[in-house]
Amino acid sequence: MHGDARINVTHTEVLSDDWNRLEKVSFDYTRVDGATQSLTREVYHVDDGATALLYDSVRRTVVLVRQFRLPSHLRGKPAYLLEAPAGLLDGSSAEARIKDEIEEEAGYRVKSVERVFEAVMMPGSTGHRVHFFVAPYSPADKVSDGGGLRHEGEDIEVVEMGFDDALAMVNRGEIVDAKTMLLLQYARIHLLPAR
Ligand SMILES: Nc1nc2c(ncn2[C@@H]2O[C@H](COP(=O)(O)OP(=O)(O)O[C@H]3O[C@H](CO)[C@@H](O)[C@H](O)[C@@H]3O)[C@@H](O)[C@H]2O)c(=O)[nH]1
Ligand SMILES: [Mg+2]
Repeated sequence: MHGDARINVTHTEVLSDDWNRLEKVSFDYTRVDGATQSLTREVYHVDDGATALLYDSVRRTVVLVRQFRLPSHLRGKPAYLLEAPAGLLDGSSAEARIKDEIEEEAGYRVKSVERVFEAVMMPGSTGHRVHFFVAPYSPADKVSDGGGLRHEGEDIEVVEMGFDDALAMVNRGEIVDAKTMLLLQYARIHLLPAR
């Protein structure tokens, strides 16, 4: 927090400044017992983002998107991840951005989105915050194939599936993206309870 008397930033080194900025920050930290420690931490400055779960409470379906994720590939993990549509804000409001992402990635033009919560995803490494939404949809809202922006390298498969099937994929470890897991569990509690 800026203005926190226990924190005194002494030096900031920019390690990389390309797509995002990676900094090495040195700071003096006053512990709860009053002692001071000099620490350094790397911080990755990533634009905030927005994500939404498209759900149809009549047919009990959701719409997810599957896309290649290089970091998972480099870890030798499954890399074609099934996720809720999401995007970086890039100067827009979260509401406007997520409506556009839903259309670009999933091909649905939804009438409304409901904000449900905000979360930091890797608090030790980045302050990147994700704004979470849920959005009712029906087949009539489909306006295109979706698929993302080819000129930005996006190659997105739209996957409509039963809500219970999506939760079963979470339980089997086949859906591992945290934002998607949070949204599916939110939906189980608040939107589509077990019957
Ligand atoms: N040139 C270049 N382009 C990049 C780079 N990293 C990402 N991009 C481009 O930036 C766009 C990112 O796509 P979005 O739909 O805006 O975001 P996302 O990757 O789906 O999701 C992001 O936000 C989510 C919610 O905050 C996050 O959950 C997710 O991890 C990611 O940061 C894509 O067109 C991608 O090609 C890079 O290093 N270089
Ligand atoms: Mg995206």
